[in-house]
Amino acid sequence: MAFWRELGERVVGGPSILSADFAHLAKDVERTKAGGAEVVHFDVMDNHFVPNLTVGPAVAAALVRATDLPVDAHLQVERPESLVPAFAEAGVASITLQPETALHLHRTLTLIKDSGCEAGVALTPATPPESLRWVAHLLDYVLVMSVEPGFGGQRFIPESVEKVRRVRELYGLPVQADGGITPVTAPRMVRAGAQVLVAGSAVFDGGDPERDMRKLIEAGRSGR
Ligand SMILES: O=C(CO)[C@H](O)[C@H](O)COP(=O)(O)O
Ligand SMILES: [Co+2]
Repeated sequence: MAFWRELGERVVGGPSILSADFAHLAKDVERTKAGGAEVVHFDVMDNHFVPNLTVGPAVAAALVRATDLPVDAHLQVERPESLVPAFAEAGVASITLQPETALHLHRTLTLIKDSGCEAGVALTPATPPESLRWVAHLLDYVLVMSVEPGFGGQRFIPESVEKVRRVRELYGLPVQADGGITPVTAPRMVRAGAQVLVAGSAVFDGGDPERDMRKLIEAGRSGR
């Protein structure tokens, strides 16, 4: 599986499961796929690193079986290294770490790659892109968080646009934008260099995930 390496220059969208109906997760994901989604963003939260609790490897494995879209696990948990083998076993395509949680970031990124997954790091709003200097060669992509981690439906932090530009300048890696991404903010992030647009509330809260996924992707592509 090489979703990130095969992305090329394309701009794509993906649903964040955070705002989906957890009792009908596969169905909700399929509705976004009908709207053009190409990757599923799987938010994992532990009530320690962030004050929220979601789902783990067993649900990821069930979702991987239910969809042919690649699944990206965004680990917002303490001690992520202990969960990497279980998510790899679940069949996720990529694992995104919060560097604040990985005490030995180099080792944990290496573990992800050795497990056969692609690896990324998520920068929270205060984490500088420069902090990735000595692990950038291990990364397949960078996620720029445009909200503080923990919840869906938060307001977009506008400084994130400049941050996307900076990550692209420094590393040339594909950038995933996550947090407060809507048809209004998506074109700004794409213009700055983002290619993967993750959205939860903008896709699921309006009652028509297929329509709203399509709208988001079209809006994002208009930023090129
Ligand atoms: O990682 C996240 C929060 O920690 C979510 O992926 C993100 O916030 C998506 O939700 P929304 O599009 O509603 O902001
Ligand atoms: Co996320």
